[in-house]
Amino acid sequence: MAILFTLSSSAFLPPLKPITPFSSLVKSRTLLVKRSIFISSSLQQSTEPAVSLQTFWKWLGDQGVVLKKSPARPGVVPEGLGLIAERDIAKNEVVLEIPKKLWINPDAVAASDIGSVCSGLKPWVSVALFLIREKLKEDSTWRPYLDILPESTNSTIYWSEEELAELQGSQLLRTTLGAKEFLQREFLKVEEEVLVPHKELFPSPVTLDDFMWAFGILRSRAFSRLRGQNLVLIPLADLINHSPDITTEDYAYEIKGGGLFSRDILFSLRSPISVKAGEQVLIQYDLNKSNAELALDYGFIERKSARNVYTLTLQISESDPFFGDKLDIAETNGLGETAEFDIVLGSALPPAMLPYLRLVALGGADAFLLESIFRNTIWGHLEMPISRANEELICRVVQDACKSALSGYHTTIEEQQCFLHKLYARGYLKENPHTGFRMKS
Ligand SMILES: C[S@@+](CC[C@H](N)C(=O)[O-])C[C@H]1O[C@@H](n2cnc3c(N)ncnc32)[C@H](O)[C@@H]1O
Repeated sequence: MAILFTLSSSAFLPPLKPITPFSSLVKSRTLLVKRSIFISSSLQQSTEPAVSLQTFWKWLGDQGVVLKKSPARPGVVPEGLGLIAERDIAKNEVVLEIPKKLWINPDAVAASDIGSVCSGLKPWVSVALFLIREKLKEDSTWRPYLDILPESTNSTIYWSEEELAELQGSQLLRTTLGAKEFLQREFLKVEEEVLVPHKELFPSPVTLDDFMWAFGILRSRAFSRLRGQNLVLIPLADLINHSPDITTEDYAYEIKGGGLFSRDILFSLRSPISVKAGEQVLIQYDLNKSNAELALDYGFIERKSARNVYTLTLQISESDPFFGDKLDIAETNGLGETAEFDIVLGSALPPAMLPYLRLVALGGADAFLLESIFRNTIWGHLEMPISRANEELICRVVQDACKSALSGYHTTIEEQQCFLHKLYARGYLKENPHTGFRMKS
């Protein structure tokens, strides 16, 4: 019986969900600890934020996107940049509308100079190359937007080795290292297939750092799950920050219009709650992401314990003499050779976890249950203990796996809490009016 403790692979790519950041390099660690936490730091704009913002706002005005009466405009906020209400905004009121001509998505790439060489690429890779190329071009028409994008985000993929050492033992560390390796592989591939053969289109050398920058931008700011759109960057809309207190993801944004004249298509963002003039307009990014996913995608985490998920990966070993029967039973019940279960402290175990564990451990005197005559009823049996031997085996294996996983940590929970308290006592943490505590730079 093999028990693997790994992070779910869905923690990085493809599902690029709604998003948006922007930061500049100020090598200051920020730590918000009340409603959300910046776990690392270094937000930095490529130019002075206020100047860049003004240029960006004017650029949007020139495109006819924003008007004097726009309900919200960009501003500097504790989370970097954000959208600030110019007047009171009602719940569900439209805050901004961005026409398709300003969306950066695979269609925009296809219509660009690099479209012909990007057609076979994964959508996110093509958009990443587009962003990098425009960023390296002095005279890019996207310059005002590019200048408000951060040089890096707080995502753990940008953490230094010393910072990553703080994550020792955690699944987040494994996912982060996995994501970095994945990015390296993707970069080598794109270098060989696109960048080197088409140097005329990419005159300035594109580096792995550039590629990681673009990945972080997309990961933290691209919207997905929109009608017909798998991945789209929407300038201005991507300035909206996340609030842990907003508990609905519904209707915050949608695509309007379309039909015959696709130029009329708009991305429309509504405020999910009423907002007073001068306050930030905020949305809920994703109710289903764990803190590890939030940390990897956006560089912050929440204090809600429901976000603290440990993903237990279980597997039916190929060397198991009953491998075929077990796999058949697992597949009949919507599972497979490996199965991942998200465990949340204080919540019930995922319903299929114990039956799957019992199935994986099944053998000896209990093996008769694997016979085909029990095929339709076995799952019902597995929902209750099968035998003392089977139950003891799963307890022992899970205990051993937990001990082994915990031994990876170099500090105890108490030591970590003590560390945070010391930071607070020494004044390194200060209260943030919007999102909690933030570490002083
Ligand atoms: C979609 S962007 C929003 C705009 C971004 N604040 C900026 O300066 O460009 C998402 C990023 O904003 C920051 N952010 C958004 N909501 C946050 C929150 N509640 N706490 C901390 N950081 C947040 C994170 O850096 C995240 O990666």
